Amino acid sequence: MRVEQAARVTGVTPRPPPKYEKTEWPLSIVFVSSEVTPWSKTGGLADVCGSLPRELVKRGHRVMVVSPYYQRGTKEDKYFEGAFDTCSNASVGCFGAAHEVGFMHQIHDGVDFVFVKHDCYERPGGIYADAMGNAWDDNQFRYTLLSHAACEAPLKINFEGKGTYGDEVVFVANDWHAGLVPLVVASKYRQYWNTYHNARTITVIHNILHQGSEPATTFPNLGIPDDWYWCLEYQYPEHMRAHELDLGLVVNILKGAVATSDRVLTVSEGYAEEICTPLGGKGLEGILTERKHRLDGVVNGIDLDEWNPANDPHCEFPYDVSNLAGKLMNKRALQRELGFDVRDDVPLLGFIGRLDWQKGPDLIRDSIAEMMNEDVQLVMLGSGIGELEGFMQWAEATYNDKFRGWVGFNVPVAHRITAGCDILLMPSRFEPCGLNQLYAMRYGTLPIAHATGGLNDTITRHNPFALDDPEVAVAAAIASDEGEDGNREMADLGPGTGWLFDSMDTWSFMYCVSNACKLFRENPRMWRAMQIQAMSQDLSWYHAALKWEKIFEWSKIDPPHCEIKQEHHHHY
Ligand SMILES: Nc1ncnc2c1ncn2[C@@H]1O[C@H](COP(=O)(O)OP(=O)(O)O[C@H]2O[C@H](CO)[C@@H](O)[C@H](O)[C@H]2O)[C@@H](O)[C@H]1O
Repeated sequence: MRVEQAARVTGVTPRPPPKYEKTEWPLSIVFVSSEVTPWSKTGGLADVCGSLPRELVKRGHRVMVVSPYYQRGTKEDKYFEGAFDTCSNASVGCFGAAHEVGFMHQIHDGVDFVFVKHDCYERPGGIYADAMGNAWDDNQFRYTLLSHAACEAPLKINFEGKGTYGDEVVFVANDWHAGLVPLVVASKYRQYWNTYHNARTITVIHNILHQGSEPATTFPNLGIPDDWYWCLEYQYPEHMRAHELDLGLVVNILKGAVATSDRVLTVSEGYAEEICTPLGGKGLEGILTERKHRLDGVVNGIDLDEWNPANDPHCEFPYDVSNLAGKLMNKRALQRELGFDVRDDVPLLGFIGRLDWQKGPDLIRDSIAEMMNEDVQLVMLGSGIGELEGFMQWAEATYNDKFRGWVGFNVPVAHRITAGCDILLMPSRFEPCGLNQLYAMRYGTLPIAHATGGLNDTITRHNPFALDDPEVAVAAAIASDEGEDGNREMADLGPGTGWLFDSMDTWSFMYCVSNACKLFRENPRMWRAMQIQAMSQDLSWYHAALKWEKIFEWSKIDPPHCEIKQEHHHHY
């Protein structure tokens, strides 16, 4: 459809999309993650671990995803019903005992989803916290167990007809929950068990705020040989310590992962730079800078089947870039659902995300009076910090004709907001990649975002001068999407795909909001051109998967980062 659209606007037929080719170097890859869509999800990590592995399988790799077998008394439990017991199990040595775990298995689009079964994952409540939002006090145990179990999976599980994955795999350890994987591989398997010498480990940072830090006295729990303690040791700066005698010493699992894995990857190029700075590194900037020559950033793709305006089971009216009539119908349906006036001429703004410091909903709160002065409608979906949930309820009561606050986590509503809104707000303080702005652009919903990390990398600023000849601009925008990797310079000639504000203050934010609303009201032609540019981008996993593949290949070419005995090894 993109190709036809481009042909209609430009009068030339662009090159067809690249032909799918398989890799010449198929690898065995093991993703380890605390959450995976659709079985368990609190955020973008789950989406990435649910969709990227499928793309890698299409490229010809053998891919396993290891995650817990959660039973939480929720609707998601039923997804696990399709998993069968592999009858393999493993004994994990940590927390002063040997713990038996089982492995359940389910194949989806050729990906082996493996679920680690243990009592600690089966309890009512959230994935990381109880129903009140208090983190489970045994999370260190739960994810230590996951990481150790994941190291056993490729050796132990004999997949019917295909055998085990064996010991030459590439491990992809996502966030702190899987952060012990590189440590266990380096400190135990390679050192004492003479295996995984040809395996490689890659630490992927989706969220650097959570590092898995616990008091240093918990080190013996982790099942890591004593002489590797220094990899995990981290000392909080003085101002972050509790009292005079507090040395601020902790074991920091994410730090250990960065120190010992063969490569480090994060989810946009911009963010890879940011985490090497004091502002972005959240205390890990030192070790990340030391490893900068092995640190890369690759922007996430999205699951084009799950987020497809032309076929979205959660939305009533399908549409695509060649005909946006359905989008307007979805907007009206959303206005009706929310109890707003059904008006085409009012810009409908949306926010979807966790209500926490990272996502910046407090900037919306601080700007609310000013925003409500405009002729707009705003819907916010999210849960998190109680104070911000309270704000949403307050704003709904105060600005009842213009504001709706939907407290909760609700995937169908997220789809309807993405499809029905004109504008998506993403005032994130930091954003490693961000998926919602990608979903929004695919749905012709233009993002207003803080110019940070992946938001800065994926949103093209509105260019008012494209107005001189929007059709040429759109043609340029569409052409920019052809070829290997798009062409940012060409894209910059287009009308843009959204608005970016450079500093986290009401003035900068509202400047974009007002401009966007003005454009929406006064220049539908330009708006449409922006929608075309946004919707014409190739946001699939295809290009991202090629880049991940390169990282895997480089890791295989280099010798392991931690191979030799630690006494001889460089200390961090
Ligand atoms: N209340 C709600 N109801 C329904 N759905 C909701 C919801 N709140 C959030 N979601 C969904 O959760 C996901 C959030 O993904 P993001 O990538 O935007 O942020 P997150 O911080 O979780 O991910 C981290 O990891 C990802 C993946 O690498 C990075 O893109 C990102 O920058 C990083 O912070 C989206 O699919 C969104 O629709």
